Amino acid sequence: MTDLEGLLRQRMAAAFATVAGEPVDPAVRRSQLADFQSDGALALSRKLSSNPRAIAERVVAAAQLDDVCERVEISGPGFINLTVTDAVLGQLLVEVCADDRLGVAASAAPETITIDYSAPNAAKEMHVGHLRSTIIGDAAVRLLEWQGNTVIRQNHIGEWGTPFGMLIEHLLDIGETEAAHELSVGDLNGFYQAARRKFDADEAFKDRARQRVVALQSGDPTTRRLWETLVGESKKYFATVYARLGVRLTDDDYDGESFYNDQLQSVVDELDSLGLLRLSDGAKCVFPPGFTGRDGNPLPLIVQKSDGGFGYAATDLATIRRRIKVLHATRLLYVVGLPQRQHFEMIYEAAREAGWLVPPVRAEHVGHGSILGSDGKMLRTRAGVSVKLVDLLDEAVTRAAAVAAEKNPALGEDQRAAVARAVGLGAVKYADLSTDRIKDYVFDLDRMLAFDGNTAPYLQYARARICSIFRRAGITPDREAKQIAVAAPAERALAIALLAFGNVVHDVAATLEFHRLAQYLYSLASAFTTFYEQCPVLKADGETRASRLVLCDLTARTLQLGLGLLGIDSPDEM
Ligand SMILES: NC(=[NH2+])NCCC[C@H](N)C(=O)O
Repeated sequence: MTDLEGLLRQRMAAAFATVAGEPVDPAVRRSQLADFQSDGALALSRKLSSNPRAIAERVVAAAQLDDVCERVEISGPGFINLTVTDAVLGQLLVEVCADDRLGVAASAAPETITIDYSAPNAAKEMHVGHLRSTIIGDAAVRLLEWQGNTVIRQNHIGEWGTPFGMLIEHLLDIGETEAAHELSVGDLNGFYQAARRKFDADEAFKDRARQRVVALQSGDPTTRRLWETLVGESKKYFATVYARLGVRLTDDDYDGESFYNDQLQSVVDELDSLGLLRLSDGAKCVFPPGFTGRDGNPLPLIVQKSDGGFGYAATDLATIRRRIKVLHATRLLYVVGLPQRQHFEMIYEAAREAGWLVPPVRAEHVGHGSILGSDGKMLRTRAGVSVKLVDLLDEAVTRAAAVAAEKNPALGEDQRAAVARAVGLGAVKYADLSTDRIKDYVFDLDRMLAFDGNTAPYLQYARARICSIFRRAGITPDREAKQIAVAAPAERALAIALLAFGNVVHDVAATLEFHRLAQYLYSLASAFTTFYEQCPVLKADGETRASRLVLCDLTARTLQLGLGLLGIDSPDEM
């Protein structure tokens, strides 16, 4: 085990258990006073109503820490301060250094995980909400796969339902070739709005649109073909956005609403046979317990409308059933904006009642906040026109190119383009992932692209600088070091930061709070800066020099791996 905090927690937990006669959380955390602190005695003293210092003393006496700690002290009301030995830091670093996974164990119980993310709507512009879902979902895919899970990507695009009646009629009006052109170049909103305007203004068009929906749902071949054109062109456009973003979504990952169409009646039948359906205003509804509207009445999930049509809720009941029963997922993630929280909680509750969602299977709404413009409003429009995602990404890359040219004029053209892409996209992704997921944030390219502060460029640059230490000195990093010596305070602090990586990764895999990983990488880079200021590397001698080079290399590798898990590239030179 190379997880230092985990090791200490284990030892302290054993000691606490001896004293308490039952498992106790030793509450081990990083501390300013020593390397780590264990605060478990405080909670335990409240439980046993005895003196926390006395408990701490008994715990320390019971703890087996000789091989790990150089000093164990009790302070304040009963904190146990732990200072680890330099030797243990060195040994753990030797293990981490030789390991491509940097000492982070793969999951002990890998599972099948479905991740529902991105999910834009066909023939409609992808908005920034879809950008967030795409970025967060992509990071989740990378992290959970790296942990050894089987991850199934599910791009649940909206390409079914009543709007497609009007969209198909509009397509026929303007001609298929023109429509295909508008859609594939990404003028999705223009197309949608034109259809909408006609639908709202023209009764005859409205009628045609309604009949078209019926024809689509009854499988009329011509209508189906026209629908496929619409959806196909939209997918081509989405593919360009995904490629631009460098996310893993492919054409095989579509799991759109239409796919579930044939399963909806059977969902209704199953819920009905379980006695879960009730009629409300002619609609077949499930009333999951625990949800009431403002008027105090139970809230319905409308499974089948009075006209026989199915809606969003029916489809999501089908997604959850299939993902559990057919795909055998034990963890289901839905990365969707917070406004849909209640929808998902109701779906999960209904799935529990139906007996589909039973432990160990769990479903999580990985909710996220919005991206705001500089005016603090939802980033939607700029001078009246909608903000296109690709335009934002292009602007980020263009600006990054200018910065790259200024910072390192010696870079060749191709290399500069690659750096601009990594930095520009990295900046956008990192700004998103380093924000607490449930919070909104302001889309501010200046801040995202800054080379100081908690930004992607700062971390990428920190790593590139380390690469340049090796490159300029003509040294290949030694990954088989037998001995690593750490002694100076800045060395120890960096070592402890490096050894915390695994802990952070496990935590983030459980919570999908990527800002914790971002915060970790930022603090690692800061620990490195202090180390590099205080501890000469190339000018040091013998074992000290070799050890410090390993610390440099490990920092670079941890930054690269950590950023990689967030879907961000780190150029060796920039
Ligand atoms: N299974 C799901 N409901 N996934 C999310 C779908 C998001 C939907 N297409 C939207 O844009 O709001």
